[in-house]
Parts: sequence; C-alpha cells; structure tokens
Amino acid sequence: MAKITLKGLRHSYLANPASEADWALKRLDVDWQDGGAYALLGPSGCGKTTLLNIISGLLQPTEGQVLFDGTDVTALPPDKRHIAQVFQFPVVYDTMSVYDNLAFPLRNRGVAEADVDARVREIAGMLDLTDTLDRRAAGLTADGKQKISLGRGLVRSDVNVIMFDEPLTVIDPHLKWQLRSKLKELHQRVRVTMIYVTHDQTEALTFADQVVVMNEGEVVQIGAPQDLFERPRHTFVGHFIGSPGMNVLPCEVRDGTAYLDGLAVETNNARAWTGGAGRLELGVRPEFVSLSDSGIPVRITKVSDAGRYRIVDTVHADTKIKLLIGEGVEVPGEAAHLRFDPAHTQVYADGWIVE
Ligand SMILES: Nc1ncnc2c1ncn2[C@@H]1O[C@H](COP(=O)(O)OP(=O)(O)OP(=O)(O)O)[C@@H](O)[C@H]1O
Repeated sequence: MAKITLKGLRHSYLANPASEADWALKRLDVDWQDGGAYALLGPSGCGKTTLLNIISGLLQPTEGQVLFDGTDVTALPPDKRHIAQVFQFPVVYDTMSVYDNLAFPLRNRGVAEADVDARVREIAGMLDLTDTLDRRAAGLTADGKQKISLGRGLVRSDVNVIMFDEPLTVIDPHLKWQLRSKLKELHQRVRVTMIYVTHDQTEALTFADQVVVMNEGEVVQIGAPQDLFERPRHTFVGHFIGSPGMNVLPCEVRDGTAYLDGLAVETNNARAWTGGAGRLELGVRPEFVSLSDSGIPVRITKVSDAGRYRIVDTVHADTKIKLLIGEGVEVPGEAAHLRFDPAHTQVYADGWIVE
C-alpha cells in the first residue's frame, strides 16, 4: 500500500501543445492517501483514463511526477508499480475454474500454494463466490464474472492501489447496487487505496470517502460527498452533482451584497468579493430554495413529481430557478415568491467560489 502523489502533472497527446485546449490534463497536484477510498468523477473526455494510465505507467506524462510513498516512479513500467486494475469488461479465463482464476495473479508471482489457497478462499468468501470455486468461469453471468475480476484485483497483498475503471458498466441495473455496496464493504475490510473511476455520481458518492471531480483536464474539487453537495467550489461541481443540479444565476455584487436582477440576495460570501473583472453568478441548490410570502417574484412553469418531493420549475424575468418542495407543501397557482437559504447561497466568479 502506498500514498500516491501527483506533482505538477500535465499531459498533451500533441507533440507541440500551444493553447490550453491542447492539454488533456492541464495541471494536477493531488495526494491520494494510503488506504483511502476515492472516486474519480467527471464527464466523458475530462481526462480520467489519461490520468489512470499515467498512474499505472501505461502513459508517460508530458510534465510532472508520480510518487509512491515519496519515491518517484514516473519512469517505472507498469509491472514494477504493483497496481491492480479492474476494467469495464470482466477479464477472466473462461476455461479455468473460478478458483484458478482467483489464484492466477498469485501463482504468477510465485506465491506458495498454501498461501494461495488461504487467500483465494478468503477473497471468495468476501465476494460470495465460495460455492462457485470449482465451476468453470465460462458458465457464470456477467456480474459473476465481474466479481472474479474484482477478486483478482483484491487477492494480491502486494498492491499499492486498486484502480476500478467503470467496473459496473456491464452489470444489470438491479445488481449494480449490490456490487457497489459489496465494494464499499470490501474496502473497509482490506483497506487498500482504491480509485474508482466513473461518470456516474451515484456510484461515486456511494463508494468514496473522497471524490475527485474533474472537468476539462482539471481537478475542480476534492472532497467528501457532503462537501460537494453543501459547498461546491466550482459551478461545474454544483451542476454536475445533485439531481437536479445547483441553480447558477447571473448576479452583480455591490458593497458586499449580491443582487439578482436588482434584488438584494443574502449570501454567505458576497462580502469576500473584492472586485475585478469576471463573470459573477449566484449558486443555490434547489434543496435550499423555498416558497415565501416575499422575495424573488417568479412564475411557476412546471411541477414534476419525483417521489418524496416535487421539482418546481420557475422563471424570474429570463432566469430559470428550480426548487424542491416536500409532499405536504401546497404549490400556489402561477405567481409565487422565492427565498434562498443564505447559509447555502454563494457567489462564484468565473465559475470559482469567492472566498
Ligand atoms: N490516444 C489519444 N490521442 C489523442 N487524444 C486523446 C487520446 N486519448 C484521449 N485523448 C483526448 O484526451 C482527452 C481526455 O480523454 P480521456 O479518455 O482521458 O477522458 P475520459 O474522462 O477518460 O473519457 P471517457 O469517460 O469517455 O473514457 C479527450 O479530449 C480525448 O479526446
């Protein structure tokens, strides 16, 4: 196991990168603590696979270093890094038994047969594969096979990190939550550093203690799921995480007060704005917007049922604002007023939170 440090990492697939857009990874400084459960979350094309390949050694970064416990491994090939990887599609040997599949990474490294047996049975037990150990892998369902892939990642005791690259893509939706909670439980038992790559916020938020959110080649926030929800550092995080995402509304700030279309709105950070150029926006999640007797006048355009609550779409002038309301709350006709919870309303400048 190891702490992994990415220092001043940049990567471009072009020989002579000129503009910012030429960099697949713009600049990354990230510490992955030993034994942590991390998710790497971001939309397609944001650089997740590029980053994984740099950590595993399949790709040399254009600039910067990868350190394992402080030792520079940037130039080491993948087989010298002691990393286990689980991919989207199960990697299993169909003709071998489940037992032999799990034993393979250990036998390959010359581990004594008695130790192989003990470890295989332990991991099989954790993954509920004990009853299938003697069966040929070919007969298993997709989720059974993916469990073997997970097992092959977990079985080695010499790994610095296990990286999961969208491991639940081929799993039936109704089995996904089972495997997801299994993985979380396994992390708590084995305590190896795990990096779980996904573009699915539910998977990231249920698995990880810390979520690394990427957008356009940059890390925009690293935090616990609750931090990402309560205090998104970037409007992208607010919008990408949450369903529906955070309202991002154009605003002005004068003398420490934010104004939405000329109406003063209390926030938790407008006082910190020291001026300067930049696009100013208010961010407030639909969970922290409520109906009120006074406040921002809006027109209600749509009410949708979302189970235990309703999503209300409103519009103020040309600005759309969403809010959530509970079951017992009555929705007025077309006209209403909204109030933003000041503790959860913040100002962003060029996308970044003002602090
Ligand atoms: N081999 C390559 N050659 C050139 N450009 C590449 C290569 N691989 C990726 N890119 C570009 O680098 C950027 C990051 O891609 P990457 O595959 O790392 O993103 P991702 O977040 O893993 O996306 P996805 O979730 O779709 O796999 C994208 O703009 C992509 O087009």
